[in-house]
Amino acid sequence: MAIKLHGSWMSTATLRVGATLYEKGLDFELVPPFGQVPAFEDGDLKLFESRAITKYIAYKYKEQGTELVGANFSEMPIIGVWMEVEAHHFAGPSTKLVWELCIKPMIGIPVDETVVEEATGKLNGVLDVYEARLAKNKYLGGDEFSLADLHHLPNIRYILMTPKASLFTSHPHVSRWWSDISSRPAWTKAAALSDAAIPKQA
Ligand SMILES: N[C@@H](CCC(=O)N[C@@H](CS)C(=O)NCC(=O)O)C(=O)O
Repeated sequence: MAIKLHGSWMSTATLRVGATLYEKGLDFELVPPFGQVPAFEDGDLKLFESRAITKYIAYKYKEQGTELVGANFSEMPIIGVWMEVEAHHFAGPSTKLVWELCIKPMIGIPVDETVVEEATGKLNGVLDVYEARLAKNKYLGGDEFSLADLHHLPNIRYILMTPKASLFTSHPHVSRWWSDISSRPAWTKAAALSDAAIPKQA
């Protein structure tokens, strides 16, 4: 097996890469490491940064599995815009909420309510923009599912387990989009592995 994903199913960044590999129907080995994850090996190529890895998979295996970066050249720029929106506007506040409300309680560190409220306000503003976009488009990149949607899956999954789930449920078009993208078989498979990796509260 040539592809190795160094990571943990609990990690949002590892989940982003795992869901992409499943969309492409690729075989891979998950290698549990220490330090920042994910890291990725495909033969001699070694990569880190989950979004760079998903883009590599989408282009290298373009002819296989789900098309993730646009079948036509004309679709690629809009998908690219929404991948950037995720990375530069959505990821910041949503990752803060995952850390404060999911990871800190799991490892026994007190939650910083100031950070939670600031991140909640910022994420709500971002989701207002998504709501308008998704009122007119089935997916962020247009008519088809793409990496622009997939990159959101891990953080939304964790936030929906917290009292801040209402950020998403209060936006009807965002909720419709989440129901659609989270019911894809590749994501269902990756999320089930993540569920199994999360320590259960006594
Ligand atoms: N921007 C990086 C973020 C990676 C990241 O934050 N990984 C976390 C888990 S989701 C981690 O490995 N933390 C442990 C550490 O930094 O040692 C990516 O998308 O790959």
